[in-house]
Amino acid sequence: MTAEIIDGKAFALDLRERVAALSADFAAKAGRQPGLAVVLVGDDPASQVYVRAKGKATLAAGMLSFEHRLPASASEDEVRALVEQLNADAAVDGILVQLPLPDHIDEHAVITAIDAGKDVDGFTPENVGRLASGLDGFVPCTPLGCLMLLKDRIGDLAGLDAIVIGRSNIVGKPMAALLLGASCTVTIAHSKTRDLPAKVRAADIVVAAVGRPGMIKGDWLKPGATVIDVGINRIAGDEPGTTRLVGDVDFAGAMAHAGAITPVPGGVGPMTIAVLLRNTLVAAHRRAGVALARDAI
Ligand SMILES: NC(=O)C1=CN([C@@H]2O[C@H](COP(=O)(O)OP(=O)(O)OC[C@H]3O[C@@H](n4cnc5c(N)ncnc54)[C@H](OP(=O)(O)O)[C@@H]3O)[C@@H](O)[C@H]2O)C=CC1
Ligand SMILES: Nc1nc(=O)c2c([nH]1)NC[C@@H]1CN(c3ccc(C(=O)N[C@@H](CCC(=O)O)C(=O)O)cc3)C=[N+]21
Repeated sequence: MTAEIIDGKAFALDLRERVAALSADFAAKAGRQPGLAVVLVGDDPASQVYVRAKGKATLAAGMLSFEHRLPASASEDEVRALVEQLNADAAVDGILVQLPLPDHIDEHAVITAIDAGKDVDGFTPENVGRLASGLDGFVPCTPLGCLMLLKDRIGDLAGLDAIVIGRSNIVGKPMAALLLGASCTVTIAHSKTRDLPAKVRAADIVVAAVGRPGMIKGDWLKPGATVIDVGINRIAGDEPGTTRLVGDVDFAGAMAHAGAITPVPGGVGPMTIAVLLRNTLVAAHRRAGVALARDAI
């Protein structure tokens, strides 16, 4: 069997086009464009690449992009003061504080300062609680993007066995909550999990969010399983001095066993950015009191 490749990049481009059209409608009704503010503390190269890509995508969707860069030496109080300034800024609908933050800053303290109505990452306690309770709120971009790809491929997920490998607040936990909300039977695996291959073998849906290149092997998979590879790992390339991105799943091995798999790059990563714009569009409508049909996007 050869797995089908799930084209996250194409899906994300389509989503971005739909967001751009609705963003133009919003601007016509509200008399202003949706606005997204991104806060980057320090000079982590990967974060800089992501923030630049996000800024370009924001403008292309007809939204305003506000970028705030603070030095790695910035204090927690300075970052919180900036967040509070953005909370109070009427032109800002969405706030994203790029993670990770430098070690001397308490991430929880900064995230908690974000206005839940502008929390387009879905990281504040209010939005985490809303997701856990099945209430409307902002859902983290990467897991929501994964769910969109799964529903597009499979349709109704009810009753399927799903395993999420990784239990971070950003990916693993919200992913598990979304799959449970879609009536999957969900296993959450982590570094203390015993006999991971056996647990993966029982799953119709495998979401890998670990951060270990190629850790999940093809022969662990149930034949025909749908595999969503969230991992973004930069490893040495074939030519000296080059690097390349790989996921957490051994892609070549998985191609022989899975029914479908997302590639890295070109899978989940582009979806994360597209969903961020989608969440910002939703935030703008809510804040401005402009109606947006529930299934519009
Ligand atoms: N495509 C995208 O848009 C995004 C991609 N990513 C990528 O996804 C990956 C995960 O990110 P993130 O969730 O932030 O990572 P974290 O480092 O926060 O979490 C990693 C998780 O993997 C678990 N883990 C570690 N080793 C093993 C193991 N041997 N077996 C099973 N589980 C293990 C850890 O378990 P424990 O809790 O026990 O330590 C932890 O729960 C990274 O590669 C990251 O770059 C992240 C965000 C967005
Ligand atoms: N507050 C916050 N929110 C986040 O959503 C967030 C974050 N912090 N910190 C870092 C992680 C990581 N992340 C990615 C987004 C897009 C790609 C992406 O577009 N990847 C491309 C490849 C890009 C490349 O070539 O380097 C792809 O997979 O095709 C990857 C990773 C968002 N994150």
